[in-house]
Amino acid sequence: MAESAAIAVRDLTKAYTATTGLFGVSLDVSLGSVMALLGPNGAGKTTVVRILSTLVRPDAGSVAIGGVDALSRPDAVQAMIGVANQSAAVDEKLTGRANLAMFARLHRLPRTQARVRAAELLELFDLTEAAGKPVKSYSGGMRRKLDLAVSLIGHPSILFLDEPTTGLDPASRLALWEVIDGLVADGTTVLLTTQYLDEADALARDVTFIDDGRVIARGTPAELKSRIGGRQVDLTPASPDLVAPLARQLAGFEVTSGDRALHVSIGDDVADLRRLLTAVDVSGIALADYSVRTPTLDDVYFHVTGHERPADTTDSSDGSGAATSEAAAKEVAA
Ligand SMILES: Nc1ncnc2c1ncn2[C@@H]1O[C@H](COP(=O)(O)OP(=O)(O)OP(=O)(O)O)[C@@H](O)[C@H]1O
Repeated sequence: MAESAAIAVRDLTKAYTATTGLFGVSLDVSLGSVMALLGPNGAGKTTVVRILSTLVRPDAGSVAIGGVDALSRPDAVQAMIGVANQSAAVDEKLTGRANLAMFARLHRLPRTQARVRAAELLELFDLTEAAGKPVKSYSGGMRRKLDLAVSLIGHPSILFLDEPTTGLDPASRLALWEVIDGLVADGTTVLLTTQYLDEADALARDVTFIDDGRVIARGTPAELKSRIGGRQVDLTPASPDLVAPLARQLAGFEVTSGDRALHVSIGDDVADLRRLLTAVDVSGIALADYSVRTPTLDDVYFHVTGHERPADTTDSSDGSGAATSEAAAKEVAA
Protein backbone atom coordinates (compact mmCIF):
# COMPACT_ATOMS: atom_id res chain seq x y z
CA MET A 1 0.00 0.00 0.00
CA ALA A 2 1.27 3.47 -0.85
CA GLU A 3 2.20 5.48 2.26
CA SER A 4 -0.64 7.98 1.90
CA ALA A 5 -3.38 5.62 0.65
CA ALA A 6 -6.49 5.75 2.81
CA ILE A 7 -8.03 3.02 0.67
CA ALA A 8 -5.92 0.40 -1.11
CA VAL A 9 -7.70 -2.29 -3.10
CA ARG A 10 -5.90 -5.03 -4.99
CA ASP A 11 -7.33 -7.50 -7.52
CA LEU A 12 -10.81 -7.52 -6.05
CA THR A 13 -12.92 -10.33 -7.44
CA LYS A 14 -16.56 -11.10 -6.71
CA ALA A 15 -18.13 -13.25 -9.40
CA TYR A 16 -21.93 -13.35 -9.16
CA THR A 17 -21.91 -15.14 -12.49
CA ALA A 18 -19.17 -15.77 -15.06
CA THR A 19 -19.80 -12.28 -16.48
CA THR A 20 -21.35 -10.23 -13.64
CA GLY A 21 -19.57 -8.94 -10.56
CA LEU A 22 -16.01 -7.72 -10.17
CA PHE A 23 -13.00 -9.19 -11.92
CA GLY A 24 -9.67 -7.92 -10.58
CA VAL A 25 -10.41 -4.33 -9.57
CA SER A 26 -7.53 -2.39 -7.99
CA LEU A 27 -7.64 1.17 -6.71
CA ASP A 28 -5.89 3.57 -4.36
CA VAL A 29 -7.50 6.57 -2.76
CA SER A 30 -5.09 9.05 -1.18
CA LEU A 31 -5.68 10.36 2.30
CA GLY A 32 -7.93 13.42 2.33
CA SER A 33 -8.88 13.18 -1.34
CA VAL A 34 -12.01 12.31 -3.33
CA MET A 35 -12.00 9.41 -5.76
CA ALA A 36 -14.99 9.07 -8.08
CA LEU A 37 -15.88 5.57 -9.18
CA LEU A 38 -17.79 5.86 -12.42
CA GLY A 39 -19.36 3.47 -14.89
CA PRO A 40 -22.62 2.38 -16.47
CA ASN A 41 -25.45 0.65 -14.62
CA GLY A 42 -24.34 -2.77 -13.53
CA ALA A 43 -20.62 -1.93 -13.87
CA GLY A 44 -19.93 -2.99 -10.28
CA LYS A 45 -19.70 0.33 -8.43
CA THR A 46 -22.08 -0.56 -5.62
CA THR A 47 -20.43 -3.96 -5.25
CA VAL A 48 -17.08 -2.20 -4.70
CA VAL A 49 -18.63 0.07 -2.08
CA ARG A 50 -20.36 -2.86 -0.35
CA ILE A 51 -17.11 -4.84 -0.18
CA LEU A 52 -15.07 -1.85 1.01
CA SER A 53 -17.65 -1.10 3.69
CA THR A 54 -17.43 -4.76 4.84
CA LEU A 55 -21.03 -5.65 3.92
CA VAL A 56 -20.01 -8.17 1.28
CA ARG A 57 -17.00 -10.52 1.22
CA PRO A 58 -15.03 -10.73 -2.00
CA ASP A 59 -14.04 -14.07 -3.56
CA ALA A 60 -10.44 -12.87 -3.83
CA GLY A 61 -8.27 -9.78 -3.51
CA SER A 62 -7.28 -7.49 -0.66
CA VAL A 63 -8.79 -4.35 0.85
CA ALA A 64 -6.94 -2.05 3.26
CA ILE A 65 -8.90 0.81 4.79
CA GLY A 66 -6.77 3.26 6.75
CA GLY A 67 -4.07 0.62 6.70
CA VAL A 68 -6.36 -1.99 8.27
CA ASP A 69 -7.18 -5.26 6.48
CA ALA A 70 -10.94 -5.04 5.92
CA LEU A 71 -11.36 -8.77 5.42
CA SER A 72 -9.79 -9.90 8.69
CA ARG A 73 -10.73 -6.86 10.82
CA PRO A 74 -14.14 -5.61 9.65
CA ASP A 75 -15.01 -4.19 13.09
CA ALA A 76 -11.94 -1.93 13.09
CA VAL A 77 -12.82 -0.76 9.59
CA GLN A 78 -16.46 -0.09 10.48
CA ALA A 79 -15.27 2.20 13.29
CA MET A 80 -13.47 4.43 10.79
CA ILE A 81 -15.94 4.62 7.93
CA GLY A 82 -19.25 6.24 7.15
CA VAL A 83 -21.55 5.00 4.41
CA ALA A 84 -24.27 7.10 2.79
CA ASN A 85 -26.53 5.51 0.25
CA GLN A 86 -30.11 5.79 -0.83
CA SER A 87 -31.24 2.89 1.31
CA ALA A 88 -30.01 4.40 4.59
CA ALA A 89 -32.02 3.02 7.44
CA VAL A 90 -33.63 6.22 8.67
CA ASP A 91 -37.07 5.81 10.22
CA GLU A 92 -39.62 7.76 8.19
CA LYS A 93 -41.98 8.15 11.13
CA LEU A 94 -39.37 9.74 13.40
CA THR A 95 -38.19 13.34 13.16
CA GLY A 96 -34.82 14.19 11.67
CA ARG A 97 -33.53 15.03 15.14
CA ALA A 98 -34.82 11.78 16.66
CA ASN A 99 -33.26 9.76 13.84
CA LEU A 100 -29.87 11.35 14.33
CA ALA A 101 -30.06 10.95 18.10
CA MET A 102 -31.05 7.30 17.65
CA PHE A 103 -28.09 6.60 15.34
CA ALA A 104 -25.79 8.48 17.72
CA ARG A 105 -26.97 6.19 20.53
CA LEU A 106 -26.26 3.21 18.27
CA HIS A 107 -22.74 4.63 18.03
CA ARG A 108 -22.69 4.30 21.85
CA LEU A 109 -22.75 8.02 22.54
CA PRO A 110 -24.28 8.86 25.93
CA ARG A 111 -27.72 10.49 25.69
CA THR A 112 -26.54 14.10 26.14
CA GLN A 113 -23.68 13.74 23.69
CA ALA A 114 -26.03 12.07 21.21
CA ARG A 115 -28.29 15.11 21.36
CA VAL A 116 -25.31 17.44 20.92
CA ARG A 117 -24.02 15.48 17.91
CA ALA A 118 -27.51 15.45 16.36
CA ALA A 119 -27.75 19.23 16.78
CA GLU A 120 -24.29 19.74 15.23
CA LEU A 121 -25.22 17.70 12.18
CA LEU A 122 -28.62 19.36 11.79
CA GLU A 123 -26.80 22.68 11.79
CA LEU A 124 -24.15 21.49 9.30
CA PHE A 125 -26.82 20.37 6.86
CA ASP A 126 -29.10 23.33 7.40
CA LEU A 127 -31.82 21.06 8.73
CA THR A 128 -32.34 22.70 12.11
CA GLU A 129 -35.67 24.24 11.13
CA ALA A 130 -37.04 20.89 9.92
CA ALA A 131 -35.47 18.94 12.77
CA GLY A 132 -38.78 18.48 14.61
CA LYS A 133 -40.70 17.22 11.57
CA PRO A 134 -41.11 13.56 10.64
CA VAL A 135 -38.76 12.43 7.88
CA LYS A 136 -41.67 11.33 5.72
CA SER A 137 -42.52 15.02 5.24
CA TYR A 138 -38.98 15.84 3.99
CA SER A 139 -38.21 16.74 0.39
CA GLY A 140 -35.78 14.54 -1.56
CA GLY A 141 -32.99 17.03 -0.92
CA MET A 142 -33.63 17.14 2.82
CA ARG A 143 -33.77 13.35 2.91
CA ARG A 144 -30.40 13.01 1.14
CA LYS A 145 -28.87 15.52 3.54
CA LEU A 146 -30.18 13.48 6.46
CA ASP A 147 -28.74 10.27 4.93
CA LEU A 148 -25.37 11.98 4.70
CA ALA A 149 -25.70 13.40 8.22
CA VAL A 150 -26.38 9.88 9.57
CA SER A 151 -23.21 8.61 7.89
CA LEU A 152 -21.18 11.31 9.68
CA ILE A 153 -22.31 10.59 13.23
CA GLY A 154 -19.19 8.71 14.22
CA HIS A 155 -16.82 11.34 12.74
CA PRO A 156 -15.64 8.90 10.05
CA SER A 157 -12.26 9.59 8.48
CA ILE A 158 -13.29 7.67 5.36
CA LEU A 159 -16.63 8.17 3.70
CA PHE A 160 -18.39 6.11 1.05
CA LEU A 161 -20.98 8.10 -0.85
CA ASP A 162 -23.06 5.96 -3.19
CA GLU A 163 -24.86 8.32 -5.59
CA PRO A 164 -25.29 11.02 -2.93
CA THR A 165 -27.19 13.52 -5.07
CA THR A 166 -29.39 11.30 -7.24
CA GLY A 167 -32.74 12.96 -7.83
CA LEU A 168 -31.81 16.29 -6.29
CA ASP A 169 -32.52 19.65 -7.87
CA PRO A 170 -29.47 21.74 -8.88
CA ALA A 171 -29.55 23.96 -5.79
CA SER A 172 -29.69 20.95 -3.44
CA ARG A 173 -26.85 19.26 -5.34
CA LEU A 174 -24.67 22.34 -5.02
CA ALA A 175 -25.47 22.57 -1.31
CA LEU A 176 -24.39 18.96 -0.82
CA TRP A 177 -21.23 19.51 -2.87
CA GLU A 178 -20.32 22.33 -0.50
CA VAL A 179 -20.76 20.08 2.51
CA ILE A 180 -18.65 17.36 0.87
CA ASP A 181 -15.96 19.89 -0.07
CA GLY A 182 -15.91 21.08 3.54
CA LEU A 183 -15.52 17.52 4.87
CA VAL A 184 -12.62 16.89 2.49
CA ALA A 185 -10.99 20.19 3.43
CA ASP A 186 -11.12 18.93 7.03
CA GLY A 187 -9.23 15.77 6.01
CA THR A 188 -11.99 13.25 5.22
CA THR A 189 -11.28 10.77 2.44
CA VAL A 190 -14.21 10.13 0.11
CA LEU A 191 -15.01 7.37 -2.33
CA LEU A 192 -17.90 8.62 -4.43
CA THR A 193 -20.07 6.87 -6.98
CA THR A 194 -22.26 9.02 -9.16
CA GLN A 195 -24.14 9.03 -12.44
CA TYR A 196 -23.45 12.76 -12.77
CA LEU A 197 -20.08 13.19 -14.41
CA ASP A 198 -20.04 16.93 -13.74
CA GLU A 199 -20.31 15.99 -10.07
CA ALA A 200 -17.21 13.83 -10.36
CA ASP A 201 -15.48 16.66 -12.20
CA ALA A 202 -16.41 19.16 -9.50
CA LEU A 203 -15.55 17.02 -6.48
CA ALA A 204 -13.00 14.38 -7.36
CA ARG A 205 -9.24 14.62 -7.58
CA ASP A 206 -9.09 11.19 -9.19
CA VAL A 207 -11.51 9.21 -11.32
CA THR A 208 -11.71 5.48 -11.95
CA PHE A 209 -14.02 4.19 -14.67
CA ILE A 210 -15.21 0.60 -14.37
CA ASP A 211 -17.28 -1.44 -16.78
CA ASP A 212 -18.28 -5.10 -16.61
CA GLY A 213 -16.45 -5.38 -13.29
CA ARG A 214 -13.09 -4.19 -14.62
CA VAL A 215 -11.17 -0.91 -14.45
CA ILE A 216 -11.18 0.57 -17.96
CA ALA A 217 -9.59 3.98 -17.32
CA ARG A 218 -8.22 6.03 -14.47
CA GLY A 219 -6.60 9.40 -13.90
CA THR A 220 -7.40 12.93 -12.84
CA PRO A 221 -10.34 14.49 -14.69
CA ALA A 222 -7.86 16.76 -16.51
CA GLU A 223 -5.65 13.82 -17.57
CA LEU A 224 -8.58 11.80 -18.83
CA LYS A 225 -10.01 14.72 -20.77
CA SER A 226 -6.66 15.63 -22.28
CA ARG A 227 -6.25 12.08 -23.57
CA ILE A 228 -9.24 12.41 -25.88
CA GLY A 229 -8.01 15.52 -27.62
CA GLY A 230 -7.66 19.25 -27.26
CA ARG A 231 -11.10 20.32 -28.47
CA GLN A 232 -14.48 18.81 -29.22
CA VAL A 233 -16.36 20.30 -32.13
CA ASP A 234 -20.10 19.63 -32.28
CA LEU A 235 -21.54 19.99 -35.77
CA THR A 236 -25.30 19.97 -36.31
CA PRO A 237 -26.29 19.70 -39.99
CA ALA A 238 -29.42 21.47 -41.20
CA SER A 239 -31.25 18.11 -41.24
CA PRO A 240 -30.71 14.85 -39.29
CA ASP A 241 -30.60 13.04 -42.68
CA LEU A 242 -27.33 14.83 -43.33
CA VAL A 243 -25.50 13.45 -40.28
CA ALA A 244 -24.36 10.26 -41.99
CA PRO A 245 -23.31 11.96 -45.27
CA LEU A 246 -21.34 14.57 -43.33
CA ALA A 247 -19.67 11.83 -41.27
CA ARG A 248 -18.57 10.16 -44.51
CA GLN A 249 -17.13 13.44 -45.76
CA LEU A 250 -15.15 13.79 -42.51
CA ALA A 251 -13.73 10.27 -42.61
CA GLY A 252 -10.21 11.62 -42.05
CA PHE A 253 -11.17 12.98 -38.61
CA GLU A 254 -11.97 11.30 -35.32
CA VAL A 255 -15.74 11.56 -35.58
CA THR A 256 -18.56 10.12 -33.49
CA SER A 257 -22.14 10.40 -34.72
CA GLY A 258 -25.37 10.99 -32.87
CA ASP A 259 -28.96 11.33 -34.07
CA ARG A 260 -28.72 14.98 -34.88
CA ALA A 261 -25.08 16.00 -34.58
CA LEU A 262 -21.50 14.91 -35.18
CA HIS A 263 -18.81 15.26 -32.56
CA VAL A 264 -15.26 15.67 -33.78
CA SER A 265 -12.12 15.49 -31.63
CA ILE A 266 -9.40 17.81 -32.88
CA GLY A 267 -6.10 19.15 -31.51
CA ASP A 268 -5.65 22.47 -29.72
CA ASP A 269 -4.18 24.15 -32.78
CA VAL A 270 -6.35 26.66 -34.64
CA ALA A 271 -5.07 25.01 -37.83
CA ASP A 272 -6.91 21.82 -36.81
CA LEU A 273 -10.17 23.74 -36.57
CA ARG A 274 -9.50 25.43 -39.91
CA ARG A 275 -8.85 22.06 -41.55
CA LEU A 276 -12.13 20.68 -40.15
CA LEU A 277 -14.21 23.68 -41.21
CA THR A 278 -12.65 23.56 -44.68
CA ALA A 279 -13.66 19.92 -44.97
CA VAL A 280 -17.21 20.82 -43.90
CA ASP A 281 -17.22 23.59 -46.52
CA VAL A 282 -16.00 21.20 -49.20
CA SER A 283 -18.79 18.73 -48.28
CA GLY A 284 -21.34 21.38 -49.27
CA ILE A 285 -23.49 20.37 -46.28
CA ALA A 286 -25.02 23.32 -44.45
CA LEU A 287 -24.80 23.50 -40.66
CA ALA A 288 -27.70 24.58 -38.46
CA ASP A 289 -25.38 24.94 -35.50
CA TYR A 290 -21.84 24.29 -34.29
CA SER A 291 -19.77 24.71 -31.15
CA VAL A 292 -16.17 24.29 -30.10
CA ARG A 293 -15.50 23.23 -26.54
CA THR A 294 -12.99 21.45 -24.33
CA PRO A 295 -13.80 17.77 -23.65
CA THR A 296 -15.91 16.89 -20.62
CA LEU A 297 -15.94 13.76 -18.50
CA ASP A 298 -19.07 12.80 -20.46
CA ASP A 299 -16.92 12.66 -23.59
CA VAL A 300 -14.43 10.49 -21.70
CA TYR A 301 -17.24 8.24 -20.45
CA PHE A 302 -18.57 7.54 -23.94
CA HIS A 303 -15.08 7.03 -25.29
CA VAL A 304 -13.95 4.58 -22.63
CA THR A 305 -17.18 2.60 -22.38
CA GLY A 306 -17.95 2.62 -26.09
CA HIS A 307 -21.62 3.12 -25.12
CA GLU A 308 -23.98 4.99 -27.39
CA ARG A 309 -25.13 8.39 -26.31
CA PRO A 310 -28.91 8.46 -25.82
CA ALA A 311 -29.56 11.71 -27.71
CA ASP A 312 -27.75 14.70 -29.06
CA THR A 313 -26.95 17.64 -26.92
CA THR A 314 -23.62 19.06 -25.97
CA ASP A 315 -24.52 19.78 -22.37
CA SER A 316 -21.76 18.29 -20.25
CA SER A 317 -24.04 17.46 -17.37
CA ASP A 318 -26.46 15.08 -19.01
CA GLY A 319 -24.07 12.95 -21.00
CA SER A 320 -25.97 12.92 -24.26
CA GLY A 321 -24.55 13.04 -27.76
CA ALA A 322 -23.17 10.37 -30.04
CA ALA A 323 -21.90 6.84 -30.41
CA THR A 324 -18.16 6.39 -30.20
CA SER A 325 -15.47 4.19 -31.65
CA GLU A 326 -13.73 1.16 -30.14
CA ALA A 327 -10.39 2.55 -31.30
CA ALA A 328 -10.87 5.74 -29.33
CA ALA A 329 -11.93 3.73 -26.30
CA LYS A 330 -8.74 1.70 -26.39
CA GLU A 331 -6.62 4.79 -26.88
CA VAL A 332 -8.03 6.51 -23.78
CA ALA A 333 -7.96 3.36 -21.68
CA ALA A 334 -4.28 2.76 -22.54
N1 LIG B 1 -26.28 -9.89 -4.62
C1 LIG B 1 -26.16 -10.06 -5.94
N2 LIG B 1 -26.45 -11.24 -6.52
C2 LIG B 1 -26.31 -11.42 -7.85
N3 LIG B 1 -25.87 -10.47 -8.71
C3 LIG B 1 -25.57 -9.27 -8.19
C4 LIG B 1 -25.70 -8.99 -6.78
N4 LIG B 1 -25.31 -7.71 -6.57
C5 LIG B 1 -24.98 -7.19 -7.77
N5 LIG B 1 -25.13 -8.14 -8.75
C6 LIG B 1 -24.83 -7.95 -10.17
O1 LIG B 1 -23.48 -7.52 -10.28
C7 LIG B 1 -23.37 -6.50 -11.29
C8 LIG B 1 -22.82 -5.23 -10.68
O2 LIG B 1 -23.81 -4.65 -9.84
P1 LIG B 1 -23.61 -3.30 -9.06
O3 LIG B 1 -24.89 -3.02 -8.31
O4 LIG B 1 -22.36 -3.36 -8.29
O5 LIG B 1 -23.44 -2.26 -10.25
P2 LIG B 1 -23.46 -0.67 -10.25
O6 LIG B 1 -22.31 -0.23 -11.06
O7 LIG B 1 -23.54 -0.16 -8.85
O8 LIG B 1 -24.81 -0.38 -11.00
P3 LIG B 1 -25.89 0.82 -10.81
O9 LIG B 1 -25.26 2.04 -11.38
O10 LIG B 1 -27.03 0.33 -11.62
O11 LIG B 1 -26.20 0.92 -9.34
C9 LIG B 1 -24.75 -6.35 -11.89
O12 LIG B 1 -24.82 -7.16 -13.04
C10 LIG B 1 -25.67 -6.86 -10.79
O13 LIG B 1 -26.87 -7.37 -11.34
